[in-house]
Amino acid sequence: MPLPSLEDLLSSARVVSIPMRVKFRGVLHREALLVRGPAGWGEFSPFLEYDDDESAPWLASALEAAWAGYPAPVRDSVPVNATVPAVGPEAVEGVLARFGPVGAVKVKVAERGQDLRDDVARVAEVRRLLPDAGIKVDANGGWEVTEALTALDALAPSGLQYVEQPVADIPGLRAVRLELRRRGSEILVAADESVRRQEDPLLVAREDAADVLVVKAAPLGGVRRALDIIRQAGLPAVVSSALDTSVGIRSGVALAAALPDLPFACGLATVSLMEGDVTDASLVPEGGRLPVRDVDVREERLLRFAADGSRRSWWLERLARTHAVLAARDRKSAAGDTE
Ligand SMILES: O=C(O)CCC(=O)C1=CC=C[C@@H](O)[C@@H]1C(=O)O
Ligand SMILES: [Mg+2]
Repeated sequence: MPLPSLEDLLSSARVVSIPMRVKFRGVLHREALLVRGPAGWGEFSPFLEYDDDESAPWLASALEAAWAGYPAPVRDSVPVNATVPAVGPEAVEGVLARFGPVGAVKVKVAERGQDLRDDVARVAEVRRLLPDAGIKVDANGGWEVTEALTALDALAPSGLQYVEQPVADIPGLRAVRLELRRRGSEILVAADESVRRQEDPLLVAREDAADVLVVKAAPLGGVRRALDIIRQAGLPAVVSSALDTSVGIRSGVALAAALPDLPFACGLATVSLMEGDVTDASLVPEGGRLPVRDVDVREERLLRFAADGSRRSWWLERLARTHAVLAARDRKSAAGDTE
C-alpha cells in the first residue's frame, strides 16, 4: 500500500481525549488521533511514552484500516474477556457488571504499590462471582522469576488459564514456563510486551518462552502483518486491545475474526472501561462476544471529546514525525529493491 501524503492525513485528522471510568495503565484519559481514508476511519494512538520509531507500526495500522480495509473474516463474532484493573475486591463486582455476561476475565496483578495479598483477594473475588469463567492474570512484567512462581502458587487455587507477561524479559518468561511445567502446573505462559515491544516479535516463540502470544494489531503494524507474525510463530494467539476507541478495537476484531484458530477469549472489550466513545454504537460485548462490523464515527462525538488545543498540536506533531519515519522506511526499502 503506498503511503498517503502527510497533507492527506492532516486534512481529516481529529484528536480526542476520552475519560476512563477507572484508572488503567495509570491513565484517566485516553487520547487518540483518528484519520479518515477511502476505506473508513483508522486510529493512531501509541501510548504517550512510545517514541516515534515505536509509534511507526501504530500509524501503519491506522493507515491499513483507513486506506486498505481488512482481510476477509472467518467468523462473524469474537469471544471477549472482561478486564479487571488493579482495583480492591470490593470494586470487582461493579467493574464486571460493565461487561455484561462473559465467559472469561483478565485480572491485572503485580501493580506497583500493592502486594500479593491484594492480587489473591482480587482474583478470588472474580472466581467467587464467576465460578465457571476462564480466568487469566496479567502482571505486565511486574514480577521477578521467583516472585512470579510464588504468586502463581498463591493464585492457582482460583484456577488460572494463563499468566500474561509474568516477568519483563524473554529469558525470565522461559524460566517461569519451564518451572511451571516441571511442577506439573496447568497455568500457561502468555507473552505480551515481549511480542509488542520487541524488535523481533518472533524471538519469544523461537526461545520457547511462551505457550500463547498476546497480539495487538496496532503495535504490530496492522492486521495483515499481525496475521503473518502469528502464522510464523506457530503459537495460539489472543488478540487484545491497546485501550483504543471503537475505531481501534475494530482492527483488533478484524484480526481476531481472520485468525484460523481462536482458542481463548480476546481482550477487546475495553471500551466498557471508558466513559465515552466516538460512535453511538460502541464495540462492547453482547453476550460475551463482539460482532464483526464497521464503526460509524459521529461528528458530534468527535466534537464532544475533542482534545484541547495544546494536546491536538502535540498529536499532530507526533503524526508528522511518525509519518516521516514511515516515509524514510519506504525510501530505504525502495532503494534496496533497485540495488
Ligand atoms: O487484554 C485485555 O483484557 C485488555 C487490554 C489490556 O489489558 C491492555 C491494553 C492496553 C495496554 C496494556 O497495558 C494492557 C495489557 O497489558 O494487555
Ligand atoms: Mg498485557
